[in-house]
Amino acid sequence: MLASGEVYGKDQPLSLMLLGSERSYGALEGVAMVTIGIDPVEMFQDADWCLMIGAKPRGPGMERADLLNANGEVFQVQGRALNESASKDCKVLVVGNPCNTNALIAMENAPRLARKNFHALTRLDENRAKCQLAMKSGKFYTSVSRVAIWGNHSTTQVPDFLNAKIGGLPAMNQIKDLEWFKKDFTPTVATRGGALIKKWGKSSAASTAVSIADAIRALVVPTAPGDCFSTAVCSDGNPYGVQEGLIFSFPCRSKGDGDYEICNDFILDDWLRSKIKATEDELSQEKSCVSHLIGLDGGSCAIRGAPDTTVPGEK
Ligand SMILES: NC(=O)c1ccc[n+]([C@@H]2O[C@H](COP(=O)([O-])OP(=O)(O)OC[C@H]3O[C@@H](n4cnc5c(N)ncnc54)[C@H](O)[C@@H]3O)[C@@H](O)[C@H]2O)c1
Repeated sequence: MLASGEVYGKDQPLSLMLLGSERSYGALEGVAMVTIGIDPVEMFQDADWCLMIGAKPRGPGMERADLLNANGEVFQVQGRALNESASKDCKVLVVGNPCNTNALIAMENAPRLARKNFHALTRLDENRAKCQLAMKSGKFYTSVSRVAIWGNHSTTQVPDFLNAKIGGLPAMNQIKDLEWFKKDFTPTVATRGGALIKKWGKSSAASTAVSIADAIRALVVPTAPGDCFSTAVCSDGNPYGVQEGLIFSFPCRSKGDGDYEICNDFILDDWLRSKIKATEDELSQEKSCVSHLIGLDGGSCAIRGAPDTTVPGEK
């Protein structure tokens, strides 16, 4: 209960020290219920949920393509391990960057698991977008709903203001400032991590942890009617014409049973469509760069030397 965030607050890290006696040491270990290890097959054994947070940070002089490859190799091993030992219905949430492509690699290496159960975290971006809309409109954060993040968890991500609502009404009717939405809101959300690092000096571990809890809760609690949550999932059969076989962030909703569906009632205008196309192209290029890790022949990596779109501070 203390660690759930309900007592000291959701953003308060807690270090629990459990004092016991020699006699109760075994029971203490039981209370901790934590198993540690370095063999993924052993650690994923019969797992129902796997949160993949570990990743290699970018080293000095390392290109984004190198980062993709270095992490891709980790997620190939972990995908194979999931395939070998995790529960067939295991839900996998990848946080480690580049999270969309890492999730894709894990999914392609774990054919025994359902493709739709692989997620990459874009909930932090959704939470940041909601915060911007709340601050600009002067309304409470909790009154902001139906905020979608489309595409990649990188600076090409598309925070959707067209479909967003504040107090149940279209956000664009309450904030009548299209320039702000396009030139301020959109880049602010996409580069929020970097801005935070400049001020705070560290990456946003606490808000990331909150967003991981939000992302899981979104799958185990029914979505409110008309609302959505953002998560990057397999694009197979999506209703928006996004290329299949990518891990792409969509607005989704859930009955609370761990499963979800991609919302099919989001309106796209030309601006949104062109932004969604750009983030789709980027994910398609990332996929090409890791084709050797997902059993595809003939891929080539076109992003060598391309501008860095990793969310700043989350390299
Ligand atoms: N998707 C998002 O919204 C989001 C938000 C914040 C951070 N991130 C990403 O999450 C990751 C973790 O962030 P952080 O700030 O904790 O980074 P960090 O560098 O402090 O921690 C990464 C940890 O991963 C471990 N690790 C490396 N390779 C591993 C492997 N093969 N198996 C298991 N663990 C391994 C490292 O030892 C290290 O402890 C980073 O990749 C970061 O970019 C994503």
